[in-house]
Amino acid sequence: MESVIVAIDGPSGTGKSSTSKAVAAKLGLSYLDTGAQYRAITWWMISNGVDVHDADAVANAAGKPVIVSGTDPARPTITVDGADAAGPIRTEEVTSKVSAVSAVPEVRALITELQRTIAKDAEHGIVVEGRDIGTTVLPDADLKIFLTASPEARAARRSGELKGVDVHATKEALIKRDAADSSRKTSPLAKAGDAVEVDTTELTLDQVIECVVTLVDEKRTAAK
Ligand SMILES: Nc1ncnc2c1ncn2[C@@H]1O[C@H](COP(=O)(O)OP(=O)(O)OP(=O)(O)O)[C@@H](O)[C@H]1O
Ligand SMILES: Nc1ccn([C@H]2C[C@H](O)[C@@H](COP(=O)(O)O)O2)c(=O)n1
Repeated sequence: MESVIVAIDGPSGTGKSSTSKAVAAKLGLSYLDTGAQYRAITWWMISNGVDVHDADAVANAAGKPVIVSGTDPARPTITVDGADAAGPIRTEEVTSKVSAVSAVPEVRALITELQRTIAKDAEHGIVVEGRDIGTTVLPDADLKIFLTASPEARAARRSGELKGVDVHATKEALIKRDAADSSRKTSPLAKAGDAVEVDTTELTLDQVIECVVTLVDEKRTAAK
């Protein structure tokens, strides 16, 4: 198997981005953070005065922003209409509104198309992380991983990132966002039937990375 496509899905804070970036870097693959794309379109909606809870308004505006993702795992980038969006997409306001925008079918159709094009163009293969990669975006991926972790572990990890943030409030926010992402009608957060589930609660990040690299190696060996 020359080129390899790896799909990594799972709830918020399970380690998808950290794992995907490291695995891609180790194996010389491209890397795509699809959550960043949904955050980018949400940021554009907010910046342009679109009511994110008005699904028709969001659907009508969905085709306007030009979102470009850079796929080097050492330096992933995201721009909206040519402007660097890496900082603005991580604000609390965007985080609290992204589930509403990403539930709109017209938004998902456009972003899914963009993701498939990026994956197709990745010369050596790609690690794509998100919520519906194994189920909807790349159902023929060579390897599908579904990361999980307890809400307590995920909240502790996030609170460690954002100094001074209350762990209980962080846990409640994670649970609320996962519930919204899992219950939407169009391609909800879900484990693909053929995905390998990895519970990261008791694992270090290095152990998770090693586990995924081993699974990719096994796939490549089996394909020879
Ligand atoms: N196995 C692990 N053990 C300890 N900390 C971890 C582990 N995996 C990830 N982390 C840390 O947890 C935090 C969240 O990880 P990351 O951003 O990779 O999760 P995510 O699943 O991509 O989250 P989101 O979906 O919200 O973007 C980061 O600070 C990361 O360093
Ligand atoms: N494939 C995806 C990726 C992300 N989303 C939505 C749902 C998430 O809450 C949000 C932000 O993702 P994160 O940056 O936390 O990974 O984007 C989705 O619907 N589908």
